[in-house]
Amino acid sequence: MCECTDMSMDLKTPRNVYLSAFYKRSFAYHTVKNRMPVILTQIIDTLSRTKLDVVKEFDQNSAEDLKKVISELSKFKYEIQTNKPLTKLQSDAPDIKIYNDYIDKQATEEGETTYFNTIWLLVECYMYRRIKEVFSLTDSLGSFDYFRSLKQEQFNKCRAATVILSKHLKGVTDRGFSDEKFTQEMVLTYLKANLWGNKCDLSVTLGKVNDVLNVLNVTEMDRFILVDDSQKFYDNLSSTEFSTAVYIDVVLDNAGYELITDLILMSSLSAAYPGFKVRFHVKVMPWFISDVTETDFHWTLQEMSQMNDEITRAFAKKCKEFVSSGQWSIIAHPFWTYPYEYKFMKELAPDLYSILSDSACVIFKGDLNYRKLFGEKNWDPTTPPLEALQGFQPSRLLTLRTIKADIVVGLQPGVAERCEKEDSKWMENGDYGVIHFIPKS
Ligand SMILES: O=P(O)(O)OC[C@@]1(O)O[C@H](CO)[C@@H](O)[C@@H]1O
Ligand SMILES: [Mn+2]
Repeated sequence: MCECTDMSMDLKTPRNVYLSAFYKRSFAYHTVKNRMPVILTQIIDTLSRTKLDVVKEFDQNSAEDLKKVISELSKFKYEIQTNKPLTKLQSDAPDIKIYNDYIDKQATEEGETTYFNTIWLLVECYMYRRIKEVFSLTDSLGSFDYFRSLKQEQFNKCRAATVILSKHLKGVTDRGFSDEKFTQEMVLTYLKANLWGNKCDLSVTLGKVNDVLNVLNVTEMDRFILVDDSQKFYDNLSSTEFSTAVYIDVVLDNAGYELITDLILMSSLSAAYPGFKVRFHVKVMPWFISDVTETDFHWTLQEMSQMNDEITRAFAKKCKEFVSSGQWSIIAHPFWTYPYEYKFMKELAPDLYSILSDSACVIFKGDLNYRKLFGEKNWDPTTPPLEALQGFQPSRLLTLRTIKADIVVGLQPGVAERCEKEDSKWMENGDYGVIHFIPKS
């Protein structure tokens, strides 16, 4: 048995405390013990398999650098598996101090900040930040996106779904948005297609596109949406107060199928409500395997603009025009890859907080955003979302998230118990979803 299992307690996470691998009967424990080492092994294997391609793309020194990277990543995997303290990051990047201070702060409270006793969010974010650092500290591989091939494969698997969605959107925009009932039906359909797109992140599914080809039959999935505020969002969207604001912000999650559904949703909103400008928030570094970087965003549009299907090409062209005209913009703020919950944004990234405060609504995509929004705690599932936000309220907020971690809020009494009976893995497998709309208070 590995040392780490001895450190953890055979317990479920108690209510209202931070999720942590300290509790053996938690998804956090399973992630740190099993999933994180597998992710590191996968990177090492891919690098070993594709070394010649990497050397071709970068310079000759990269062969040596690759060896160093592989050895550093193996060492790192061993540190996790043997529950060593998190080592300080070393580069001079601006976010390093944020990480190192956090490690120190937890050490003061916990004795040592180790993988199996500290906060799960810190451990998991640290892993992705440390991987990035290993590459950054080489001479030749600093800009290498080691998840690029996985993200691109994922896109390739959903080309057929992209064509279906593009054709559907064309039908909708050709008809126009003068009929209120039709507009509402389409916005809600795309919103839900977008919600289910979140099932396809690479860190949990490792790339299975599942049943998403059934992309637009969203109503048959409605019973799996445990909180559905989509109608409230729509009602606000068409209210005057809402529509006098200029921006809608989307904090993107995964590349591949989910990003396609983001583009469809935001294109439909941009066509129906041309007064809005859309700001897409992306990650500054490869993150949780499939998260969108600015390069992924442009790569996706470029691929779509070269597909066989003419309607998909026209859709890509339209998206590119939105970007070049400034109706859409892309923001890559380093805060999104900090290990902190969003209640700390005002203090740690006041510039970003002020951008979001200027928005009609901020749409948070996916599971990790949900964890950060609601403070990564094992809340009682009936806790009101406003309470779990702990003061983070720059604007109206909308969350579109399939449940893939053991945190959920805002459920009616009895719902969590029903789900538990239906499926003991209901908080891990992404089969259930939540759509919370939180108006300004
Ligand atoms: O944010 P996403 O892409 O929806 O999901 C990220 C995720 O796969 O990573 C974590 C586990 O490693 C969980 O929070 C979640 O399941
Ligand atoms: Mn993700």
